[in-house]
Amino acid sequence: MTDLTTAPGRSGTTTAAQTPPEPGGLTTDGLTVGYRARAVWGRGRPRAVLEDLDLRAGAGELTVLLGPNGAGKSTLLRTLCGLLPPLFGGVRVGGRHITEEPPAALARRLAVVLTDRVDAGLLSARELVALGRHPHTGFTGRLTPGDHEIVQWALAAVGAGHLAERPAAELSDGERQRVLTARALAQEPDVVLLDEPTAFLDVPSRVSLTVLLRDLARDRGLTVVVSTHDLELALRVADAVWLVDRSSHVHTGAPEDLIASGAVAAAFDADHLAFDAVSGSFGLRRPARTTVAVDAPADLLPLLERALAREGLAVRRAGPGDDPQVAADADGNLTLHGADGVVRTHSFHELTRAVRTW
Ligand SMILES: Nc1ncnc2c1ncn2[C@@H]1O[C@H](COP(=O)(O)OP(=O)(O)OP(=O)(O)O)[C@@H](O)[C@H]1O
Repeated sequence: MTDLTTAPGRSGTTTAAQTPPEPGGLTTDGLTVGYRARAVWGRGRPRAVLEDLDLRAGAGELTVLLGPNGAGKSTLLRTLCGLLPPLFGGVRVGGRHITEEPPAALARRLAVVLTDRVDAGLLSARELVALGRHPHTGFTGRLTPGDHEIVQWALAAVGAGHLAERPAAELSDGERQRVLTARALAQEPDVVLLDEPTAFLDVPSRVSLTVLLRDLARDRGLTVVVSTHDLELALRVADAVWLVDRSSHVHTGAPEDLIASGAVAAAFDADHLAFDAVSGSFGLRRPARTTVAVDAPADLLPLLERALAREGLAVRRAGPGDDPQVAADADGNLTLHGADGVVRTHSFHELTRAVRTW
């Protein structure tokens, strides 16, 4: 990923203390999103997916859209970018209704990356990203040296510089996702909407793309709205969250607001999964069969706890004069004092297998 402060185009990176509140952003007024059913013999009623939304994604902030499968995230994003007409209400970018703007003007202010497959034909990755400059090129569509510089920056920003000359049609899912994100950045919009941009990326790339989007928002005053299923990452990195719950209610606030209110747990807790508000992470919900006394160095204790929890055992630290049932030492030796004797191993796999036959 590239240094954002060296990016071409907009200048004036300042610290938060110097930056006045950014005007603009994206807002919705009483927005209802959904689908107009196909009329059969003149009948057919619209199906609202999310109703009466007054949302605001601030300029300079990364807003993350979270919710279970089928909650309406893609429907909302498609409506926000004008691909799907609202059932009621409207969407404004920088205070102006998106329906009032000519498409070319809107394309200079709003970029979108959806999950749909893109037919790149014979274009190289660089040429695909260069399409993002079209709203800015004149009648001829010819790119200036400045446009080429922005294309190069956008490719580098998403870590796709090495893909520039590759045929876009031959890219892997994750590589294509990066290149399409670069195309959106090359558009130099005020608002970027991305539907599950990290879906195909490996874990380090997910983190770097999410952090990049947050930094772009901060450093360039962009309004970035991203839908994702990367819940824990989103809750760590996002400035703001729109969380769609199981009743199609949208909760908004900083991640910590929604953790504290219990909205995150209510939206995602399931039979086998429980959200821990203290760590901000999910864990397996598994009732403990029993509690065992353990003795382990501080760095190994969490791993031991995790492995034993999978076998339905809760742990407590063995006290003085208390014989530990499971012990670990600094050399990684693991010892289980079971009913059938003592098992010594270096492997958590062996340990948990032994526990199963305990
Ligand atoms: N073209 C369509 N016509 C009618 N209903 C649709 C259409 N596309 C999606 N839906 C429905 O709208 C609801 C919301 O779907 P949407 O794709 O917005 O959810 P999502 O939150 O993006 O889900 P996921 O996390 O699984 O991608 C679902 O019930 C879905 O079946």
